[in-house]
Amino acid sequence: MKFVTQQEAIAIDEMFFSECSYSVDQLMELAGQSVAHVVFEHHKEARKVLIVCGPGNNGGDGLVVARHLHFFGMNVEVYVPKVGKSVLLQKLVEQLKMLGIPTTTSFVMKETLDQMCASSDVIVDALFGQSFRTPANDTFQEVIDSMIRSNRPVVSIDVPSGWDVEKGDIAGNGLRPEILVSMAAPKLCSQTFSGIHYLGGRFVPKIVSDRFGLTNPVFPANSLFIRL
Ligand SMILES: NC(=O)C1=CN([C@@H]2O[C@H](COP(=O)(O)OP(=O)(O)OC[C@H]3O[C@@H](n4cnc5c(N)ncnc54)[C@H](O)[C@@H]3O)[C@@H](O)[C@H]2O)[C@H](O)CC1
Ligand SMILES: [K+]
Repeated sequence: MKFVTQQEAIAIDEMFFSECSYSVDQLMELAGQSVAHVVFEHHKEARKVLIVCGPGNNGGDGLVVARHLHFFGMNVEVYVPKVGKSVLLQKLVEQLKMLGIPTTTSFVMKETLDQMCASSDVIVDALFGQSFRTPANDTFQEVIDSMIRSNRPVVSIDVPSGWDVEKGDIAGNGLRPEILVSMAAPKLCSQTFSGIHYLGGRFVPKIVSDRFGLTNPVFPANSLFIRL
């Protein structure tokens, strides 16, 4: 199985949007939808799912997850402490508000976040993905710390937030997700992940696999995710 470096992951993204003529919102929708399917598969009985979203496209994937889980009939709450500047991310937030999904869009006191985590049966970690550079700044580290303290099962999108994209949890006291859903290709850090590992994002064309030497498994039938 080929695990990609941070630089390769970013170059793959660039190829998607240039040579492959994909748009960001298109891939984000497919990425988020695949994660929603994983969450539903494992946690359909959850009384509430908290989705914690960051300021970049990893956060955007999380906003999409929230919408799909809502339409699957699940009870969701969304925390986006800092909404990214792009119109795409802002519209995704507006959609959640339009659907009546409780969505908090500024930093809250850590006690408040602890309470949000405690009242949820599962947390989707969409804080940081492949562009993250360690260490997280203090305000975002507090968000990661709340997820850790909660002891709730965590489903991380693409990279467990706070982990080095290549070296993993360098400090050794970071997030320990129950499930990791890698997008398009697993990043190097996921070699050190011992939980349930899926690949999502069923949209990688052969020209991309060939260029980067990807050895992703073939998705079964019409499934949006595959266990690695
Ligand atoms: N490859 C695919 O198939 C797809 C991937 N998608 C998802 O997009 C993310 C990558 O998104 P990107 O916007 O490039 O970056 P991130 O979301 O990881 O983070 C950028 C965001 O974070 C801030 N930041 C970075 N480091 C720090 C730090 N140490 N402390 C605080 N803040 C930090 C930075 O300033 C930015 O604001 C990928 O992982 C997938 O989940 C797409 O959905 C399309 C398909
Ligand atoms: K993440």
